[in-house]
Amino acid sequence: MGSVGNKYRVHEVAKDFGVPTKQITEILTKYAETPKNHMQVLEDRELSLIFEYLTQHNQVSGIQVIFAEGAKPAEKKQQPAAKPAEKKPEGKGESRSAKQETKPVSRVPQTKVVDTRKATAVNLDKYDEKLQDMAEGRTGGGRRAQQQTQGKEKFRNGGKRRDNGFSNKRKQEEADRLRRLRLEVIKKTPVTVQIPDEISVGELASRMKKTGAEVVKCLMKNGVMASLSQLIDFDTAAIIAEEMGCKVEKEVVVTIEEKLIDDHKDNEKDLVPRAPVVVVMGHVDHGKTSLLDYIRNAHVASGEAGGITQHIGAYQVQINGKPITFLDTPGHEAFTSMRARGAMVTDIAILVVAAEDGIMPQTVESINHAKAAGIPIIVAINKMDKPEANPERIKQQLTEYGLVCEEWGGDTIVCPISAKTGMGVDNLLEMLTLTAEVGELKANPNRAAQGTVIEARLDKGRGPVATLLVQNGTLKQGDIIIAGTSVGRVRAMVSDKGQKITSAGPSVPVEITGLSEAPTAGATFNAVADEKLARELVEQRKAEEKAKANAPVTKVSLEDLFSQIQAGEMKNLNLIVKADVQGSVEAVKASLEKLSNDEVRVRVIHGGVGAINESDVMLASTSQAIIVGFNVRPDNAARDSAARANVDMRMYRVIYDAINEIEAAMKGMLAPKFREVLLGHAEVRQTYKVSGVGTVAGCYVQDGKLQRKDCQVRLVRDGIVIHEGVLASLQRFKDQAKEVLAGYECGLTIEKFNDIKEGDIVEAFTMEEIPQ
Ligand SMILES: Nc1nc2c(ncn2[C@@H]2O[C@H](COP(=O)(O)OP(=O)(O)OP(=O)(O)O)[C@@H](O)[C@H]2O)c(=O)[nH]1
Repeated sequence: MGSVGNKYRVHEVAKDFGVPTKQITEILTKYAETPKNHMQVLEDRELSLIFEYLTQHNQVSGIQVIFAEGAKPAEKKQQPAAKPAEKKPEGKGESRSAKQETKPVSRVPQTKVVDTRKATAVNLDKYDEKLQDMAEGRTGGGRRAQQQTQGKEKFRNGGKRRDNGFSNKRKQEEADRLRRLRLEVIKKTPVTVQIPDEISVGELASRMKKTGAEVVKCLMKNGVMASLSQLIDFDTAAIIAEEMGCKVEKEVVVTIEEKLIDDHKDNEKDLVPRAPVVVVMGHVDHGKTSLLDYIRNAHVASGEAGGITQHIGAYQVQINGKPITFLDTPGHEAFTSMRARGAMVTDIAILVVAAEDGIMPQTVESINHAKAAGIPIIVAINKMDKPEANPERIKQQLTEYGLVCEEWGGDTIVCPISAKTGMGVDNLLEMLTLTAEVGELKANPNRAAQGTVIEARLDKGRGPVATLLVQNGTLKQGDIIIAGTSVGRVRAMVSDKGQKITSAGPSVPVEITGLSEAPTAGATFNAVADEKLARELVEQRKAEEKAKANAPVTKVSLEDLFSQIQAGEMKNLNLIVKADVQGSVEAVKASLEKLSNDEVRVRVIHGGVGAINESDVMLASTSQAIIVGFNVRPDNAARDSAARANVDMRMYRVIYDAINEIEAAMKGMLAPKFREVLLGHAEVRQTYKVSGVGTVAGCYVQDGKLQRKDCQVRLVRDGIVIHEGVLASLQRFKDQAKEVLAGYECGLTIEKFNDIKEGDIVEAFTMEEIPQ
């Protein structure tokens, strides 16, 4: 017993008795020699004193009353202060059961077990534990349990003696009964389970505090056969959990990204108009750069303080007091590569078409890229100063691509201009502001900045330098930003006019320093509050990137087209058609689009003449499209990037084959028995006419190999397939060769084909059977 007194403090005594600490200290001050504060340890003598006092002041008429009625009367008298707290645990069942028992073990201590520290939130677990302690009569388990025993002792010593009616056996029985009651109560209280989007059966069982077998059985009853390790979705898990008497809560996992990046939707009232972001696209040499330069020079006041025009990748001009932001990288490559990264930066596209040249392949590409991005197109017919300019012809051509000018009843704005003389450029700019107004472009300048990396490089002196386009919020000097896998504090900010600035609002491009590394163009950036968390996120992103680089990307392919349609994942089948002549493009486009049915709409999002290039692959990749080629081949860059981006490219020689195959794929009946396996490429460097043999081509094997047996070849000239057939002979010097590897020269002839020219590419391949 003595050991108990060693650590029993004033406030604990007060709590256990459910009386204010003050009352205890008052008792002590009155009767003990030394007054105590609430943290001081009590000695046995002082404890007895308190017990004595409290017992005397809270007397009941006889011990029988307590036994007959339970602890209530004593409890009530003793501590009116603890009343509200008492109520809670009573409602929880445990105390109810204790009450029902009305055993002396719980007589005085019953008030003790109530945690009165916080009347509003009672720690029930603790309460349970205490009950257990009391019931089991544990003495070594806890200070309070010990104290309770001591309390009992004191009670007896206090004069109300009775026989020690509790034999050890009875105590044991009592404890057992209490434990059973407790288990009963626990069983009846519904367990609340948190279920994420997906959960394994085993994990669900443990969260529900059930055995795996019970859960598997319940699943089976519901027609789901799943093993313990198998994952089931939220809905299934929720049904099972409810059926098993649990309350279900959806577990929401908060990622670092969600914690760090504030991406709440802006309130309409916080939004203010922002400048449109404009991209200039068009065919090579049609005047994109000239136009961008003209606008910049005419509208950026050269005399601005400290201003030296800087090429930072974007610039802003004021037209009649309204700002317009131009992306300074002409062409759709940059635009599409940004879009490929998911960055939606531009609001309007200017399509530059040279008046004397008309619509060219890249013009068409540009139109389709802008259409795929869903942004309005304003056509600038350039080089109007040239005598041979023929704008009417261009307007006519534009209609073929769905761009009908306003004067012909359409809604496409067409502005004749000259980037050389400046004629019509102001009108074009006005049209831009008008289009922007229609678009009601808005942003909220009063929040953390968010936007896109336009350009980035490593500067010898300044370290990583990046041009950022703020799209929402305001970027300030000193902000911590995270841009893709780069993080840092904005050290210096320079505007497009070369001026040092300290903040940049929506649609404003700025060049900044302070990042840890040069981010990739097209990456999004965010200003954040927590640098440590930002660094953590960067590490996570880097790891994800690594994992992604190793994992194959699943893109649309003819093979799994049907399953995607079935799963309802595909509503549009996007195709890009490339062919050797314009006539084929049109014919294929029309026939393929006719394949549309109720479930899937077949859309040719781009069609053009010539080899499949990287831009086609990029467009396919961003628009989830399949590339269909007729008598054309992909160039090397396209082939590489298609492999990287997992873009499905299908080459055909006959239109009929293409239509049949795509139709079959849509119906899930595509059963390709053979697959083409590329062997290698050889360039024709010389040709000889040999009588009786035909044209012998002296070739250099560029990659892979050429082989004699089972080798089919395709002769490609400027990306167009001229012939497809088989090798008739393959030689190294005078000897027949079985195969010729990359880096070696060889001579070859193609069966029944002689029209081989220098510069042609021989593409060798075999057909491999696909195991069913
Ligand atoms: N006469 C005349 N020449 C122009 C006009 N605009 C551009 N040019 C000329 O056309 C040529 C090509 O212009 P760029 O601005 O370089 O064309 P681009 O579309 O940017 O070309 P890339 O950057 O190669 O794609 C240059 O020699 C310009 O001087 C114009 O309005 N009138």
